[in-house]
Amino acid sequence: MATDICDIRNQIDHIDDTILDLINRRLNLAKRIGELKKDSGNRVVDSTRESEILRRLTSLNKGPLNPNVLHHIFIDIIAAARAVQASQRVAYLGPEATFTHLAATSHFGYSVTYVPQPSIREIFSEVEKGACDYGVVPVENSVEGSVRHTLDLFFESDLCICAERYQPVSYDLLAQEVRLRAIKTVYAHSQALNQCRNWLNQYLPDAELKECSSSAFAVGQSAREKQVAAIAGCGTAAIFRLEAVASKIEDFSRPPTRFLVIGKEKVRPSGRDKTSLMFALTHVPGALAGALAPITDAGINLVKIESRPTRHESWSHFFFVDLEGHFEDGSIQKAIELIKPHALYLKNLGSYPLIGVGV
Ligand SMILES: O=C(O)C(=O)C[C@]1(C(=O)O)C=C[C@@H](O)C=C1
Repeated sequence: MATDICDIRNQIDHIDDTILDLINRRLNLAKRIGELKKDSGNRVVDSTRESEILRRLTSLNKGPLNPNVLHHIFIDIIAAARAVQASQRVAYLGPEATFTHLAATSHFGYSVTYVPQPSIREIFSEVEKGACDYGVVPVENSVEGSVRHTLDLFFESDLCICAERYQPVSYDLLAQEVRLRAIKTVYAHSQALNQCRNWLNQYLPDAELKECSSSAFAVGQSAREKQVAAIAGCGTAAIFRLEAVASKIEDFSRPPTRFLVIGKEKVRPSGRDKTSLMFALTHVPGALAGALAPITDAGINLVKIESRPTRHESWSHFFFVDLEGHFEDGSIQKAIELIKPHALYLKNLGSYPLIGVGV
């Protein structure tokens, strides 16, 4: 038996050596691409190429590697490749361990510098003034509030959407050690606490529950004391060097929150893309039907529509629509030209690779 394990471990060591060698060879190639990009003035991140890589590998994968794990492994390899090309700064809605932070790390990996911001407006402004290369903002069904604010800010800003990301809203119980019995106190943000009450009643009925202002504070407390646990977003254990004592401890599972990566670059077509438009219409009967008709007539899939009051006197509503396709597609360009006469204002917020929920 022991010899068997020994033998298998030798084989694993050999495979690890090969993986390490291949990763370094891959990084050296990426470095060469980085030099070429620098010479031609191109940006380091090519979201389209990244999504092509991830889609190709996902379709090649025959298991047992879980597709989500595949995604994480290659996001980190690509992130390491970006890091050898240039250092990158990413602004997100802080503090650490928010779902926005998780969305940012699952998109950019761990080889970039993350810069927490106190508000969505400040994320936009950091990227606009060039202090950060990208920003990550919540946009739909957020647990962190004020997502409508994100849509409003696109009106004022020239930034565009470079990518989207769906982040599951799920909680882990984190602590220094994995024995549930040892936990006497649990720190958590009020939202997290409220969403995990049943689980806490069942598994930690005697623990003292302490509400605090952020998950980052909660995990800080846990990192200080062995008998203290913290509730934080699923997957944050690694960020804080704590153990996940239990996973998915929320009472009801909720749909993933959608996040946007914002930046200055226009993203080229990947073959399966989404285009986000924002337009304002006068409040007259049939205005919306007229504006949407070119989309339907062109057979374009309208993925989402949402409206917001404009807060401008003569304009009544902004509409945000997500269309399947890329701005460079003839059908999308034609539809936009036909919408324009109906709109008081129209802005293309960007085209970016379409991502399935949960990837
Ligand atoms: O292909 C490129 O443009 C690269 O820079 C390489 C690479 C990669 O690691 O595969 C790294 C960063 C880009 O965002 C896309 C891909």
